[in-house]
Amino acid sequence: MKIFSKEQIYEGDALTAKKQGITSTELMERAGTQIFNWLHLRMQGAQVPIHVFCGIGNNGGDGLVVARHLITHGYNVKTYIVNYSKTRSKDFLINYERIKGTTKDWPILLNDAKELPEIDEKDIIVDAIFGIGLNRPIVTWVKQLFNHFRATKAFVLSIDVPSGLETDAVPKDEECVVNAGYTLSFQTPKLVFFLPETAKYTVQWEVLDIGIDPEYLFTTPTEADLIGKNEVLPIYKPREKYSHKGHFGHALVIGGSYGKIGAVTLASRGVLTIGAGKVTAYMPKCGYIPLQSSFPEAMVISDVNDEKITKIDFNITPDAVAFGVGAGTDAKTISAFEAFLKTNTKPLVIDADGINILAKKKALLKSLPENTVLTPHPKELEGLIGKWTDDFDKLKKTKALSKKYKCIVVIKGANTITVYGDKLYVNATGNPSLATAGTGDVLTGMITGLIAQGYDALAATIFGVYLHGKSADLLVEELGYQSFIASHVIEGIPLAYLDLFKQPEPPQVEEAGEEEN
Ligand SMILES: NC(=O)C1=CN([C@@H]2O[C@H](COP(=O)(O)OP(=O)(O)OC[C@H]3O[C@@H](n4cnc5c(N)ncnc54)[C@H](O)[C@@H]3O)[C@@H](O)[C@H]2O)[C@H](O)CC1
Ligand SMILES: [K+]
Repeated sequence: MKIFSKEQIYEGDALTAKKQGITSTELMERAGTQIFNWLHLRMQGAQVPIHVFCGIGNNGGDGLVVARHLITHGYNVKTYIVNYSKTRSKDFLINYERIKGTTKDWPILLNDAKELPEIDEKDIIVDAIFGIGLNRPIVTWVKQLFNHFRATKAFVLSIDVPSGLETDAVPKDEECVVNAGYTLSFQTPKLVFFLPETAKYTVQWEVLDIGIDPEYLFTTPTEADLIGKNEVLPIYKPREKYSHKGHFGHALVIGGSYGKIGAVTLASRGVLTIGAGKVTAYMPKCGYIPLQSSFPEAMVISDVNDEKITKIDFNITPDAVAFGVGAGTDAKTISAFEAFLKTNTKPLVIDADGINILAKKKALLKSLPENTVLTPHPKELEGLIGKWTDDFDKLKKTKALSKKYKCIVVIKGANTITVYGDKLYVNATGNPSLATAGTGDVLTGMITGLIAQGYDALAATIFGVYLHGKSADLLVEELGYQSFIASHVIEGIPLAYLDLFKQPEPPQVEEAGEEEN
């Protein structure tokens, strides 16, 4: 699913009205009616008090449409105008007149914090104060109103975005943003729903289709894409009946040091379970017996040194190479990696200490083959790009790194984002169970295993990150968040693959003429 910017959303709105021959007021009616339908389906006429807070722009206009439909359907509604500016939008004004013509209970005008309305914990707040048009700091009394919402503990349903949240910036003051329980967002999720510093403003979100011109949606390229099943299905390469292990490539995993052999084992298991034909682990001698006995499917080449990698020397021809898991940053390991980079021509995936080494010796970045995949967690990323001021600055700096060295950077986190040049691929799978030791090593193996099988590096990264998260999503239902460990990600890979082709369950339809006895 594409993630459109606010400029693109405005452009799409205008184009839709023109192409479909409708007014912006009609588009607003469509948008507001969708929100009403969503609420009506869930509330079924329940008389829980609903407080609809409307701004004076088009987000407020949407709120007025919702309030009007709620009133005409007999709900227990109170409508407020949060009168933060004199400049009211045309469609706001049209809907203001419409609601006044519908009920004697006219909207209550709020002008400052003295008039904070009474709201019970069991009531519902509909937040239609600011949408994507927010472009400057909000006034103090509106902030006090937002604090009042929090204090009531009532459920907040935000329209389009939690009010106070800009679509392209991190809020300077947390109290100036509404905390939504649920956000119903028009046509596209917003990038801020996925960034660590801004995702917290809504517990859940959902996209409502308001019929924006399909051609515009299809043909307009976006800076960011949300990667779900529909996006990865075209990437998947089906297997030929007469294929053999030689068709699926040979991956080499270089890493490990005394006490950190498990990282290489996990990565190697990731390589084979994702479908590569063969895997060889290159590691210090101390890893030889543990790896051979715990994972017989892997082959091992040992370094001359017992405890760390000191010389990367092998006589195989891998199709993809992973470097770094558990490797440490000893001076000899750094020299070995440096020497390896001078002659290596194979696709590379670099993780963990491999990234720490690149951070120490930035000149090495120039020796990486084109489309090398880097999979840093936030601290490792900081080593590469320096400190960032906020999540948007982090994305900007990561894009610059990706462009300068023509590499693919996977920013690991709750919503892992793959950065390639100016493009962002936001992964939709995964959950907090993945916040446990070793899951990153498995991911490295999965991406490397996909490249070895013939997926190009970007496709392998996007697909690998998706399957990694999906595996956890499927298994966490049985295992729970706390007991999930990195090996479980590997166990869930088959389920994640099978899930790609699961048909959605057909709706249960009662046979005509069948009667209960
Ligand atoms: N396709 C769609 O997504 C549709 C969206 N709709 C809704 O329209 C809003 C955007 O409306 P807009 O009028 O542009 O902006 P807002 O209502 O978000 O902003 C209000 C208004 O106030 C001014 N302003 C901005 N910041 C401040 C501030 N801090 N203090 C005071 N005033 C401020 C600004 O100039 C705006 O004019 C979108 O989110 C949807 O909810 C359409 O209804 C249908 C199609
Ligand atoms: K809002």
